[in-house]
Amino acid sequence: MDGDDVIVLSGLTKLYEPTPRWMRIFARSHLTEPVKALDGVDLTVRAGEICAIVGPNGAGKTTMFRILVGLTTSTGGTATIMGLDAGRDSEQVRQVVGWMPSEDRSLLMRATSKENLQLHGRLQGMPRRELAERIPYVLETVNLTAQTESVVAGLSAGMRARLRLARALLPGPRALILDEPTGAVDPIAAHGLLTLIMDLVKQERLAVLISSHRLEEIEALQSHALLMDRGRVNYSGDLDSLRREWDRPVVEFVLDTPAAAHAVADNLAAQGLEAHVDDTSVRCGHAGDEPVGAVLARLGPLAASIRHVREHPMPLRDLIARVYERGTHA
Ligand SMILES: Nc1ncnc2c1ncn2[C@@H]1O[C@H](COP(=O)(O)OP(=O)(O)OP(=O)(O)O)[C@@H](O)[C@H]1O
Repeated sequence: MDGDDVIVLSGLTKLYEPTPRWMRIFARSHLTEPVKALDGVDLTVRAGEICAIVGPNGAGKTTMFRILVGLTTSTGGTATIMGLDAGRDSEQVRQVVGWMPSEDRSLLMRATSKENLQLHGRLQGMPRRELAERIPYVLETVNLTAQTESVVAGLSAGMRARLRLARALLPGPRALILDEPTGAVDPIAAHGLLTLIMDLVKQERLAVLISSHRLEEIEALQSHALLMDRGRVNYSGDLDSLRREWDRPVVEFVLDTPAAAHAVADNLAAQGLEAHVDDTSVRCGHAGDEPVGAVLARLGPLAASIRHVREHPMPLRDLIARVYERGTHA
């Protein structure tokens, strides 16, 4: 283990066992088959690093987070934070990790921001004096000083998200675990929240695990990415490497008339290339394997009618879909 390694998962596995028969009448939802929510996940997040966990519903993101914050235990492998075992040393782990759950349900709506932080701090066993010092500090960090005495029910979704972040920062953590932090927040407030998180990572060298269904946010974070599906890791690495390996830029040809665009598209299609016409432009996918010049050469005399050529990187959504497609086939 490197001195800078903060969160380390090694072969992390979680099997939810079927509900025993006798209990099924009492359990509102019960399992009849075992479910492997995590299947041998390896991951290291270092100080000052953000790792985005991406995956469809049921990929295992929340289970991983719940293991790390001691809300459930693993059935195989290990999960450590600052060298502390998330299961065995859960008391100490709570002092070094800040957890931001995905919903507001954990906030007391009729209490003020300050009262919410006081209650949470006391439940975490923080001494009163330390709490009295930390609360103004964390509220200032998330720009909520003016809302210290405001009742939570009257705060906007963005402010509530920042209050949940303040709560996660209360123990002065080395690692932050953020489960869909921008879920119910509008895009402008979400951008503000992510900027705040990125600043914190830089200033305090926090190690951050974050899950989000908004791929444009993950791209903005410039983070390490872990793509998961049904408990397994499909890709682990930075987004630039993901692009280098999987990007197939789309080439756009702009012509003078729709008729000319159709002529170019028909020609490309006849050569087995995907081509879509939109008014006077033609988008040609899967041309990234060969240089644009080679595609132009294929068009022969038709190339003379092209006004502009633009290259568009693949949207992250499509890039990730390619990785999942490969995972499914594998
Ligand atoms: N307490 C539980 N008991 C039984 N099975 C569970 C439990 N919690 C989760 N699972 C199952 O484990 C798998 C992983 O679920 P998990 O909630 O970790 O995924 P997720 O990636 O967070 O999904 P989402 O994006 O929907 O929150 C799913 O098949 C889910 O049904």
